[in-house]
Amino acid sequence: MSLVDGIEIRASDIPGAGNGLFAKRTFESGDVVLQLPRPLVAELYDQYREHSCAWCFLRAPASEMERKRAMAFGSRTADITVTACTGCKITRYCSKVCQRKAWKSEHKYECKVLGQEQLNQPARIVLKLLGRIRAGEESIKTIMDYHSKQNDVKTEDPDYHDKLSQAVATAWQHCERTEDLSGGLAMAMTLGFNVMLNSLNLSNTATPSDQVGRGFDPVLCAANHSCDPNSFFVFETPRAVLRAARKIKEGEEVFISYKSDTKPFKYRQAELKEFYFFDCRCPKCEKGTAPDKFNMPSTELSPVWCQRAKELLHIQKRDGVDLSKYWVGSTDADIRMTALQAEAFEKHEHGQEVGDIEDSKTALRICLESKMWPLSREPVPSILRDLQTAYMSKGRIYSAFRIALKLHFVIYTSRGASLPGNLYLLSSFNVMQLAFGVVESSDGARRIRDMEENFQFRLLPMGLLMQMSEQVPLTVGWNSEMGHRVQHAWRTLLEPLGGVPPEPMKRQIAETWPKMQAYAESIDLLAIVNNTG
Ligand SMILES: C[S@@+](CC[C@H](N)C(=O)[O-])C[C@H]1O[C@@H](n2cnc3c(N)ncnc32)[C@H](O)[C@@H]1O
Repeated sequence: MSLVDGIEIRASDIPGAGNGLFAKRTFESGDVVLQLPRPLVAELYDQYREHSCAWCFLRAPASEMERKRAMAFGSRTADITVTACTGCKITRYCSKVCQRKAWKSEHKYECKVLGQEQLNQPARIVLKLLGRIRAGEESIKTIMDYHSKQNDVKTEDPDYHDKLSQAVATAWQHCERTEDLSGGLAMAMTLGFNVMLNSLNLSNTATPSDQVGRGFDPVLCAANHSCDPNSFFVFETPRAVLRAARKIKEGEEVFISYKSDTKPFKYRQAELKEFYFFDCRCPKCEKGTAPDKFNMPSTELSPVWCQRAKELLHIQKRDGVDLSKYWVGSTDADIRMTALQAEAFEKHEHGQEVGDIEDSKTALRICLESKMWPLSREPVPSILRDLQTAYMSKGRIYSAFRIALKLHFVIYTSRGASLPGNLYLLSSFNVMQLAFGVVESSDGARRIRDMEENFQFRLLPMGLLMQMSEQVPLTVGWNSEMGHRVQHAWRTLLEPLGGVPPEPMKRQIAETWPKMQAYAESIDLLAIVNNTG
């Protein structure tokens, strides 16, 4: 079902940003602002083509272990298998229904070519679009109305410009040409660049790090970016939905976040420039560095850390590190904080790149031992997410669980309404899973006994589940992967109790919740990374 009545496209409130999306009525937090059955263009990334349906994007388990995991979650993907089209033998579908829809809409324009040539994702997108234009699909031409960033890309990232131009040229070379393609190769270039530079990453809400594809829709992608967005985008294979993250008044512009919205000002600016080729002028960025608060003014940095910062600055200058992304201010004290901020981010990012958590631990130590970083200030939350994943994969479930508690009950809770509801839901689910992991771990009984001195650990999964059942309708809806997972957990946990949480249990949960929050506050993150707690 399409739901686009509540919004309109007109000139943005952001100077120089072109058009934007505006609310035609008031939306309350959690309301669906816009819903599309599928974005106008949706294309899998190459590495997902083997196991995913090219139409609905559901991903089949790639191994027996993944299938068992999906079953344990109650995921609808557990029973899915994908079968290759008999024509190209490449593109896969999960059902005849998906295959038929795809054929009619797009696959007939590419099937023959894909059977003979390996085309990359941008080339496949353009080939499909040219076919759809030839078939007279008017809506495709609206892509041409987008402000083209082709020249900006050429100046700022010539390599990317060349790669993209090459992909478009390949698609052009392989497409069947008729007079409907009167704009020639230049028109194909505009199509390709406009889609690639204005599209959104598509990832299922239950597995946000799995970015399965890229989607573009002229209505959805009219939404401009804000570093303090009032809506969030969810992709529910293959529905594309915008939900209000807080109340949006009639006439107000609807913003989403394209990239990080919690990183410091200069960092956000640099990222948006690098990936989307624009200088962000959202209301938060117009305030400059003002919202990037440290725990204390930069002049309060302790003498030990002042010395460390001076040494770092020396090394950074020697190595030609570009500090502009981490800029705090121009006083001596601010420059020292810039050096520390640069080291924390660069160490963490290097750790991500090479898969070494020691770098992330060093980054966390800089932030926490200097006492300057609030836990909610980046890079702390990103570091904690990575450490949690790393500990999970090393089987250090209890450490991962405690980091998850800190993220959920302290960091995310402190963000209040500025945290998109789908992320909070995901975090609730994550804590619940890890709590089960602790129960099953070899030293689980001892750990639980210790925790139960502070709060009733056994009530944690049920309390989270009750919260999630309220959050699902306001974030991803029940007919979604996450919705299915929560329903499954609800059935599993509550069937033995008669299907609903008993009243005395609800009271106990209400009593233990503040104690659990206090426990999460008391978790010593440095002790976890230093293996002393
Ligand atoms: C996906 S499009 C959004 C719709 C676009 N404004 C239009 O007129 O079609 C993304 C482009 O909008 C502009 N834009 C979006 N958010 C912006 C922001 N916060 N500050 C400045 N420009 C922005 C940039 O030109 C960016 O490349």
